[in-house]
Parts: sequence; structure tokens; C-alpha cells
Amino acid sequence: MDLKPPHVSPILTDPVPSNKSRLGIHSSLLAYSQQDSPLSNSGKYTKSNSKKNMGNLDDVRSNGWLDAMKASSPPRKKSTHKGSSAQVASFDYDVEDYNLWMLGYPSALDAFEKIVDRAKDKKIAMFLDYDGTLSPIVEDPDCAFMSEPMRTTVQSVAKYFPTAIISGRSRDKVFDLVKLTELYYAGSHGMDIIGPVSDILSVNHPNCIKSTDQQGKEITLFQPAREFLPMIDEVFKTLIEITKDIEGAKVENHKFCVSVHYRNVEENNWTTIGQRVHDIIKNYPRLRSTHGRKVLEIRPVIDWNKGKAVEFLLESLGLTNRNDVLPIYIGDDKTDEDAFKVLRERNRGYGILVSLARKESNALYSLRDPNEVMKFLQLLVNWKRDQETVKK
Ligand SMILES: O=P(O)(O)OC[C@H]1O[C@H](O[C@H]2O[C@H](CO)[C@@H](O)[C@H](O)[C@H]2O)[C@H](O)[C@@H](O)[C@@H]1O
Repeated sequence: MDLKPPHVSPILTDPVPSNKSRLGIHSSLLAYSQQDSPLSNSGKYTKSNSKKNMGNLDDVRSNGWLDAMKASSPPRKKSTHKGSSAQVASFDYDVEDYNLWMLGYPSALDAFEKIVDRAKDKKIAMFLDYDGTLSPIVEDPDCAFMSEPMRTTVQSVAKYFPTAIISGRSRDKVFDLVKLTELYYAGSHGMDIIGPVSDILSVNHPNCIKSTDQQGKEITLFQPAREFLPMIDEVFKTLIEITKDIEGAKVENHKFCVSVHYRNVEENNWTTIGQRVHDIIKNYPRLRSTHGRKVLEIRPVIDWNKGKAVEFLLESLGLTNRNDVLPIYIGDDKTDEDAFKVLRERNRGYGILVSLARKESNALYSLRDPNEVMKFLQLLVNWKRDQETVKK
């Protein structure tokens, strides 16, 4: 596949537009400056600056963080025993209410014929989120493994349709979990995209760099938040430090963003963890925090998200602005909404939300869980296979 020069660019949303560099790159993309650091000179987090940074515990209640943290995943079923880390989180849900909600977001399985009817003369481009879509939500993020049948299914999908995984995890981590070389990968919520080398792309796009993979093969990377690497690294270390006394808290470094998990933190400590993260982040005007499923995601303030990543990949694949292309995006999280929105606004394809709970969404269809995702993908593969057989 040859990547074409993309015209979608990360337009920055920093509120101080006059602050541009001589290169025309916005300050928020410039190399990290130590002045931004809330850390001591040694670069270490200290108790004294920790105290100074700690605001009032009410901040996190009054600014809506706590409510968002509580609402960020369906309530878990009460369990009397401590489960293993790979235990699938089980959720309570109201069946009647869910069925009512589904009137607005019909099952993609029930609507399968309608979906493929529109896909008949088109080329499907498949975009998949990872956690909660290809793997079930589990207690420990390091144990979110994909089942072998799911892996085989995704591999078959990639045989017939260009397929990309767009995840909040770092690109390396998501590849280690998926282990399929025939896919495209976008990590860190789309801020780290890998594609085969294309001279035009790498020469023309300021955010593209050439690199080599572990096998020494040349690759092209698209990394619009590269300047933030030192800042993200610093915040990661600080967040580890300030959460280490909170039982169950887990901080992950995803290269261009950081995740602070509170799924395994006692609910009466959520305000504390939220407040501490909030107090650190407010010292970094170039970083923002978003809410995922029992996770706070810290990321650069740039106008780049999973929706932009979909547009970038479509353009790179030469599939943009074409009536004969039908993108399908399947995801379960708030961050996937940006991608659903891109498809919905342009009436270009289908967003499918994976959810066991009522949620407002820009998706058009729904699936309950990764099992249903697998069924849907298998139906799609079988349908395509049949189509090809008929053509022969
Ligand atoms: O964009 P995604 O691929 O969906 O990644 C989003 C986050 O997924 C992971 O966290 C979520 O899944 C974990 C494993 O099931 C679960 O324990 C956690 O509560 C969920 O929030 C990942 O660990 C995060 O870093 C990603 O940002």
C-alpha cells in the first residue's frame, strides 16, 4: 500500500493563538520547556510541591469530574470474592431500559442485511477499537487479551478489507496484544500511526518520520504530538508518585498519553485520586484530561483524535472522498465518539457502539459486547466470501 500525502493536519486548539513559533508551529507543539514543569529542580516530585499543587477536594466534585468518573462505565456487579486480574468485569444492566435504548441504536446483527446492502458495490474500510471491542473489559489492563477466535476473525477481516486498529494504548502495546502484521495500527488515540514507507508522505508531512521496525524494515510514522514526549514522560512519573499510596490505582504510559486507572480503587477514594490528578494537570496548560472507562486519560491539547486518525488513514489509503468506500468503525468508549461523529456527519459509513448500557452516541448501530463484535465480523467475512464466489 502506498500512502498518499494526507491533507488532514492536527490544527491546534491552544487558546493563545498568537503564541506561534518562527516555524509556524504552535507553541503547544514546540519542544517541551522546563518552565512548564511543576516539579522541583531535580525533576522529582516532592512532598512540598505536592502540597502546593493539591487543591481543595471539592474541586473535583464541583467541576463534574467525580460524576464523570462514576458514569464512565456501567456499575459493576457486586462480587463477594476477589477475582483474578484477568477476570472479565461483569456489569449490571436494566434489560427493559436497554431494549428501549436499542430502538435508537439497533443491533448491527439485526441490521446486517441493511448494512451489507449499502456495502454491495463499495469497498469496506474497517476500523476497530481494542479494549471493550476486541477484548472484554477486565480488571487488570495488562490482562486484556484477545481470544484466539477473535484474532482469527480479525485476520480474515483484514484479508478482505483494509483494517486498522485505533486504540488509546500505545501502538507497541496494542500490537503486542493483537499480534497481526496485516493490519494498520494507530496508538495513543490516533497520535501514533504506522504505515509503510512512502517518500511523498514523509517528505511532505511535517509530522511524519521514517524509522525502522524491530526487524529492520523501513516504516513511516505519523506522530503529531512528538514534541510532547518529554512532558508526557514527566507527568507519567509524577502520576505514579502521587497515586502510589492509593490501593488499586494504576498508571500506564502510552507514549503520547497517560492513563490513570481507578477501576480497582475503592469508590470512597475516587475523589482523592481524581483530585490529585486534577491538581497535577492544572499545572500543564498544554495537557488535558478525558474520561474513559474507569480511567482518566491525560493527553496533549492538540486537535487530533480517533476521528482525525480515521480521516488520515482513509486519505493515506486513497479511500477518501469516494462514493464507493464504506468505512465501518466499531468502538465502545467516549474517545470512539470522535470517529463515529466523522462518519455520521459526512454520512459516509457506519459507527457501531459496543455497549451494555444506555449511552448517547454518534454511532448508528450497537452491539452488546466483544462476542457480538466477533459474530458481526464473521458475518461480514462470510458475506464477502460469498460475493467473491458469485463473481467467479
Ligand atoms: O481505545 P481503547 O483500545 O479502547 O483503549 C482505551 C483504554 O483501554 C484500556 O483500559 C480499559 O480496558 C482495561 C482492560 O479491560 C480496563 O481494566 C480499564 O478499566 C479500561 O479503562 C487501557 O488500559 C487504557 O490505557 C486505554 O486508554
